[in-house]
Amino acid sequence: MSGNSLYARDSAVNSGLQKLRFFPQEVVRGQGCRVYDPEGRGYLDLSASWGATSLGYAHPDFVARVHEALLGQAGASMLSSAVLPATALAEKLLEITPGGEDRRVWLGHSGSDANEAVARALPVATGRHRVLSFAGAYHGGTQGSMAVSAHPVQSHAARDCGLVAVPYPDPYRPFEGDPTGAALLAHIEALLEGDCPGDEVSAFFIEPIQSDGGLLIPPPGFLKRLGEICARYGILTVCDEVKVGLGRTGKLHAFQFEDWTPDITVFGKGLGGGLPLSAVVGPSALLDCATAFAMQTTHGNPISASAGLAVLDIIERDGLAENAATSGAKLLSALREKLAGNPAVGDIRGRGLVLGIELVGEDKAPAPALTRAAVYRAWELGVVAYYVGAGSNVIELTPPLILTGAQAEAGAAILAEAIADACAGRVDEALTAPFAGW
Ligand SMILES: Cc1ncc(COP(=O)(O)O)c(/C=N/[C@@H]2CCCCNC2=O)c1O
Repeated sequence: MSGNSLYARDSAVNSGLQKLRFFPQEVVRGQGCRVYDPEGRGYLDLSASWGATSLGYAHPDFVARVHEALLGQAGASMLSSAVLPATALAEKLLEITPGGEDRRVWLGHSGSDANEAVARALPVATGRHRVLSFAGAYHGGTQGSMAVSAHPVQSHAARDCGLVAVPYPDPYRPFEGDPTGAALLAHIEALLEGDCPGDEVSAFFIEPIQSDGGLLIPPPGFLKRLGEICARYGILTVCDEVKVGLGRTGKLHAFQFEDWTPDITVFGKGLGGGLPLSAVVGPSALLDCATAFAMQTTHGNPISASAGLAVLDIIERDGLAENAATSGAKLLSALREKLAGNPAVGDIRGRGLVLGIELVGEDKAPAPALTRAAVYRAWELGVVAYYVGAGSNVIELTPPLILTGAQAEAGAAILAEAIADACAGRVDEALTAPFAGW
């Protein structure tokens, strides 16, 4: 990087508090599924900015709808006025989100502030002080959302005093050797009858696929049975669809694979199409439990709300959930074919366009150095992908929902080449060392 390169300038002025870097990526514009560096080189973005750009970049219809909202800017906040796009978005979210009667919608800027709003309201609305979550869970980067998370990167954060974290069901590394999840459910039930009395628990925060914790997909029926256990104790279920929701898995909601309907559903990332937007859909008893208790000045602003309406309309109009299913299946099968027989590839898993490639050493030991080298090499070859996981060894793929089958094939080929180069030691560690990743 030259001294006045964009990356050098970023290093000189942008705070490290908000950096999670894997290679010296520079972006000056995006189009479709590609981002472009200052030299005009295009990269196939298989992350979509950690899942935020669900429609890809500069989608023409999205641009037009946001531009129209800007031209007639209907204020900048729903705090002290009813704002048409914010109300219309809330009505649309209630229409498309399964759930009980008498519900409301809270609108925010991020998955973090949405989960924080829920966490803040729960003790007020329920009188219960305990919260359940899964080990490895990432529900946000604000104080209140970190308090109900349990991701290793946040080990220094203050946890909610009533938080109990239990293992997430992972068929590749099954709890007590039981890939069905039955042993884990029994463990949770024992907890609710013992050290964590169920009648003191307000809610269970649940990712329907645990992404930052390692792209873990629960065994069939697990979430349905967990929901039944929670219902027996009056424990509300909070389904965090921020990263894997809104069509990404091939269904509109990831929880729809589970024949399960959560009490509360949290949206973010892709809802805004790259603009800051989140939402909570849940009971009025929770979301109306206090006045002015979870608000920020530009919550419900008409630009973000119009962006959300455009995203939902385009996902529906263009069948992007179905596209995620077909392109995701192609990506999954191409990866499995190209990586077959590589002992460093412990598991390749996914649902629609949310996939993970777990890299391991002997006896499934996580291989973080290999993973770091593989994503760096993929970037050199023209693919953007990052890694996740408690062992920093799972390459996460969450491309734009518009990804074509041809792009899926091309992306799989580059990822396979990158992993092969990393396995062969052809990636200079001096290049990857400056990138802490997580
Ligand atoms: C399931 C789930 N719930 C909430 C969040 C927080 O969303 P925001 O980062 O938009 O506040 C996230 C955010 N995930 C992180 C964001 C930081 C960088 C690492 N990768 C993520 O996707 C999430 O995955």
